[in-house]
Amino acid sequence: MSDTEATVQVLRELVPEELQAPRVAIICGSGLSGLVASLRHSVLVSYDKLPGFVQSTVPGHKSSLAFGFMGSGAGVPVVAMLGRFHPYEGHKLSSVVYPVRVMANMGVKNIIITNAAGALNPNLSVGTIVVVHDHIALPNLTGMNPLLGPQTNPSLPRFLPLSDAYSRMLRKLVFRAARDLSIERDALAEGTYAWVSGPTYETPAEGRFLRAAGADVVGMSTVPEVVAAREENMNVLVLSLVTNAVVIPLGYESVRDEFEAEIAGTSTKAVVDEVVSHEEVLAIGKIKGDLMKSLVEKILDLLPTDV
Ligand SMILES: O=P(O)(O)O[C@@H]1C[C@H](O)[C@@H](CO)O1
Ligand SMILES: Nc1nc2[nH]cnc2c(=O)[nH]1
Repeated sequence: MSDTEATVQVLRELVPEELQAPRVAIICGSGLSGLVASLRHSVLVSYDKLPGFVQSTVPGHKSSLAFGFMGSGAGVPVVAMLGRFHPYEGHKLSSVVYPVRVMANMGVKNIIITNAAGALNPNLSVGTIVVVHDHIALPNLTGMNPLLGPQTNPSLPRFLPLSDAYSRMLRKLVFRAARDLSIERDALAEGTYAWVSGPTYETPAEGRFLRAAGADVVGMSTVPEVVAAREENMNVLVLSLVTNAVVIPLGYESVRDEFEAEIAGTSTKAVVDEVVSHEEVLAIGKIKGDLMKSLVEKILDLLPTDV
């Protein structure tokens, strides 16, 4: 029996039969566990009961799986991760993606991955939900790829294409859901997510570098889960909530102008002194969580029955 099968067997003992076949997995990003507040008939399973699961150590992340029905009518059976694992916590990449493999083993075919992210694109304002259509993953390209090493399942592809990683069908559904909910157009955007390891936030120069490379938002999670989910042949949707702007203007670093202006008694240009914090990230999650929740519920309502 594989490791994931052993974990699924434990879940089958802890979760009632009607909840054992979730159609959709949801990963709740920083401060976004409220996404699944409307789960019905819900059952929580703490990660410490599940072999292979580690603990989430980040504020705003709990350490439980939630099973239940979500959406209108009878609802859709879902399993949600209330808290994810990040490599910067010291978790191995194989541990980071282990829950995705367990959920795939349970038969889940669709995954909605959410995260909190910083905006690199100056047109994105705080609170915007970005429907991710591509990613740039420097760690993946330079030796921190969750698929490095022996194949976990030889029936899965060794060389995984990622040009189609983000399901067009699910992305389109987001915009249909937004229209049905009369969500204003500017509340949603599309973009490319840059994955960095963290836990440091970006320097201005790093922000400029990632923006110049074509990224719209940046975060410290998600991509390993996307890669594993694609290897497991799931349909992937990623929603990034913009919680802060990454400071990237060029030129504010110079203190010479500032010094010389002080000596001359003239004014200087404004110094950019915004500093991002995780508390701010969580606060925006709280403010915009309801919008994200309504959107996810509507997406579930609209999900075709054959996927
Ligand atoms: O788990 P996500 O990607 O939502 O969390 C983001 C990235 C860091 O873990 C944290 C930084 O504030 O928020
Ligand atoms: N890397 C990174 N992750 C984030 N998560 C939320 N905001 C940010 C940010 O500005 N940078």
